[in-house]
Amino acid sequence: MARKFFVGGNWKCNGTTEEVKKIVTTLNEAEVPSHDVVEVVVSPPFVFLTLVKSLLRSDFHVASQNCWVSKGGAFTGEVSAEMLVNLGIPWVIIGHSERRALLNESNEFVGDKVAYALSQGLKVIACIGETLEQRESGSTMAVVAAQTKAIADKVTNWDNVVLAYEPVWAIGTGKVATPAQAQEVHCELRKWLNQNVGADIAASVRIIYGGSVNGANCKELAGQPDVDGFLVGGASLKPEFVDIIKSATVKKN
Ligand SMILES: O=C(CO)COP(=O)(O)O
Repeated sequence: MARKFFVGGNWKCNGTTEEVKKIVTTLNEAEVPSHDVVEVVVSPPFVFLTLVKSLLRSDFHVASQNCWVSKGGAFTGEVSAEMLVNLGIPWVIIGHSERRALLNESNEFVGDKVAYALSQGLKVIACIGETLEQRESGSTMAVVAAQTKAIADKVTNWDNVVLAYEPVWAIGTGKVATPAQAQEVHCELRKWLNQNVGADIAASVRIIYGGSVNGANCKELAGQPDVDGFLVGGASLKPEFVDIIKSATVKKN
């Protein structure tokens, strides 16, 4: 089963109108592999979503960095899945480790969010990943399996789910997982999906890697059989994001 390479750019809480316009101009001018080789989704902060969507080339798409867990209403400060759909925003990132850590988003809460977003027609980049302490204690697979199970308990159709493995110890640290480390967890995750969700889903779901990906390390990571792309933070704000998109061609060779 061929899985289309997927490159996401998580801009996090960064940018001004001018900076956002400059990034979009760089992306619009980039020569990259065709859409049937690589799927590109960029995720600006809420306040820039419609601006980016209005300026971005038509073969790239936008994602919100979060959405509320249910229908809108008296949830001050939240943005509902319905609102994103109304704005024509097709993707949403859910369960990022920064939200799990800083806002205490539990595995169950993330699972509920993924299910609700999918039910409203959004496509979801669902994030999982262990902390350094959990890795050093040997519980990486137990942790990411529990995070994935919390999603699988609420989701039956995985057609619009991309699973992003982002080891917390690699996010923003410059300490990228080695290709072998990434491949090991991605392969075990795919086995978990095969055993607990189904063979077809395990074969078709894209499992992407995030955590200090840059223009220099992306090719070797992209060459790993179970690495289906990336979720990029810091480097997605820089021109080298184009190089990371181009790493999709590594899979073709
Ligand atoms: O959190 C990430 C993407 O969601 C990864 O961030 P960095 O690429 O800056 O490590």
